Amino acid sequence: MPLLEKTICVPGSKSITQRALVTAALGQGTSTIVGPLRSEDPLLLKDALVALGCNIEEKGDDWVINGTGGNFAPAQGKCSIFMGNNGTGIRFLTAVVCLLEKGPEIELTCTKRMEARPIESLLQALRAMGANVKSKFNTGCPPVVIVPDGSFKGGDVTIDASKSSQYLSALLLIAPYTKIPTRISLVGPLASSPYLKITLSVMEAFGIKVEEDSGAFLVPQGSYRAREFQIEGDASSASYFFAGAAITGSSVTVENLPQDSIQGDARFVDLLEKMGCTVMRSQKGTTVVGPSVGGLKGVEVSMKDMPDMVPTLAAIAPFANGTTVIKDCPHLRIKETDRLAAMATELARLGADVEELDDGLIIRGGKGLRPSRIKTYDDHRIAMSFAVVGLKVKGLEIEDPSCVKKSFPGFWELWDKTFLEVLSVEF
Ligand SMILES: O=C(O)C1=C[C@@H](OP(=O)(O)O)[C@@H](O)[C@H](O)C1
Ligand SMILES: C=C(OP(=O)(O)O)C(=O)O
Repeated sequence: MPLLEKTICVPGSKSITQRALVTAALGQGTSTIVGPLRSEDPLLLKDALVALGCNIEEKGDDWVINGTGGNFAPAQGKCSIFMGNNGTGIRFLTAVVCLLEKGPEIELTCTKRMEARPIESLLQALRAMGANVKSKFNTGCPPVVIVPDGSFKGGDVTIDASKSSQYLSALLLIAPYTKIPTRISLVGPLASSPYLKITLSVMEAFGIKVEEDSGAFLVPQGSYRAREFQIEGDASSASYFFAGAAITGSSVTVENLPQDSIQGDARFVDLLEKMGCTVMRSQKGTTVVGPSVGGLKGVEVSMKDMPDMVPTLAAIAPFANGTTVIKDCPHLRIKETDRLAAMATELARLGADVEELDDGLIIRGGKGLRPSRIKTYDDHRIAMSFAVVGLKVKGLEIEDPSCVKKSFPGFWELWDKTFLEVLSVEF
């Protein structure tokens, strides 16, 4: 018998919401996004699109977007748009702004941390397509300055997306609107490859089907078709609840995470299954049942395709028998914080046996942990991962818990409601 059985819904997917915002804003006609994620990042992107002249209205839980057909009309004069630490958003928006016809300079600004997160590979590709775009301080990172001068045209372009798939997604999303057909080839491997599938799926849902030919992406010219579009629950947000089930021998069902989810992070449950959990998948949701306490096993795994799941996996690894080896994810060092360093430092603070590698972590399970105050480095995923640890390590405190607002403002409320009974159990 599971310790507790809970069924929940998580907020909409951040990745899908941001793609749908872009396709609907570029589209022809009025789209309705049903169940978008209302958190800091998508709201920043939504406000940015409004600043570029796109009309977006909130109707109940939905967003109604009057598509621009690719003809944005920002207010007159030099304009500055703040994108916070929204990596996906600033990369997508940089490409969108390159579509603007002749007009005053547009600057995309951000937090200090985002100023250390690279964007140069995307800028290089956009320049090769004719854009007048640069990193303001020549750091290869934002702020980004774009001077729309009518010379952006598209064409054959190569891009290095080995540090972030968001560069490729950004180019693909705007490519239907370039003056000449755009064909994108990758140089080097693609980081976080399942996010490409989300991009291609959302583009196709809005009427643009990208052809793949010997490794190149051929993007048909055209306009996105307006439609009503339902956002799935966020698989990355769901992971904390599944992880909580995994280490406490509980059962958690996430109703709005269907079996055929387009999100790569929905496959995190496969990993939990390997570690000893029971997983049930259907169109009505996904259930994870943790093994009885002491039954979780360590795994050795490449996390190159699931970077956002590394903090979640690292959070449960100290409670698993044996060693967990997390490999192939150097790109974790350029996220909201250096997540390999952050997880290693904070797990060690609790007394875990953890080793930081250049591209991953080694965590040896079975060591008793002691409570402490955890630093979150203004990173939502560090805060939510240590909420998982806190189910087992009573008295653990999390600094600046409100940083979850980036992707999941209601996290703590849902967390406490879901795991209320477990919060008082001494394991
Ligand atoms: O395209 C997206 O929605 C995302 C892609 C991933 O980034 P990288 O491709 O930079 O690894 C992921 O970490 C991020 O949270 C969201
Ligand atoms: C890395 C993330 O987001 P972004 O790159 O969009 O800032 C994340 O949400 O974990």
